[in-house]
Amino acid sequence: MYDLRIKELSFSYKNDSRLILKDINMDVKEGEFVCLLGQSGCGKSTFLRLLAGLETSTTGTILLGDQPISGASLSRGVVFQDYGLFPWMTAGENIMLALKQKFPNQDKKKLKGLALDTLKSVGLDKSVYRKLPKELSGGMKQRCAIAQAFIIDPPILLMDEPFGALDAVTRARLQDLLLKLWAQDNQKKTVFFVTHDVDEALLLANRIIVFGQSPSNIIYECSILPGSRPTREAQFQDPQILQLRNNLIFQINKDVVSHISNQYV
Ligand SMILES: Nc1ncnc2c1ncn2[C@@H]1O[C@H](COP(=O)(O)OP(=O)(O)OP(=O)(O)O)[C@@H](O)[C@H]1O
Repeated sequence: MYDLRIKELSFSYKNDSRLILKDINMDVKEGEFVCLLGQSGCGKSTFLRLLAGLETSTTGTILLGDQPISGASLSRGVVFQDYGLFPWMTAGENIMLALKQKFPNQDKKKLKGLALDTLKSVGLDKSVYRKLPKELSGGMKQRCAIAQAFIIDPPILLMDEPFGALDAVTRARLQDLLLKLWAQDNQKKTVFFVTHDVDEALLLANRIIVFGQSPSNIIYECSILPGSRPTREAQFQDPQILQLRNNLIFQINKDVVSHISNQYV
């Protein structure tokens, strides 16, 4: 089971006594698509790093099933805004690296076939296999990073503003691709997706969580039932979604205002 239980999680970086996250409690069921919103610097990436096992909680626990998370694991794939591809390796070599980790005893030819199939599944031509990341556009690099994450097939996918640097059209395409890949899986992955964009969160999430700041805690949370998820076309016409959008913007704005006024007292 890949249910996640986060209990009384607090965190400070070792070189800094400031508390970044304070008393976070969250239960996430296997297969949920959770979007995390919050002001810059409130600790969203830090939270993902804790889920990835790249940092250890100062107090509190993160349980995956009934096991505490300790260290990185193939059960948790990570996609960052900067694509996470090694620049000195071709796109294909980057994907092969992930594949070799997942299938250490598998024949290289078979793995290459799998890598090419995966490139195709994210809409990339096989010629991309031999290209270096610097020869690819931002959208192509992000497709490779998504391919890399999905090929390992982790039950939990952690995505930190993966589409933040892309233009609107490429971003929309990749949002659709991500939803398609997520939905095609019988055993849906649990996704944690950090974004600054309320509309992106509304389009992708089953559940949206807003982090406040200094130290960060959950200040607002809402669910979007599977049948109520907006389509891209109807997103700005559905009264329920517009109401939710308003609430989210209101909560984020309230947090900004309280933070600004605290700075000047
Ligand atoms: N390695 C580190 N050591 C010390 N402090 C850090 C470290 N990494 C991040 N921080 C601090 O932790 C706080 C939260 O940073 P984090 O990157 O998690 O926020 P964020 O919400 O993801 O921000 P953004 O939306 O701008 O990416 C910030 O004050 C940041 O300066």
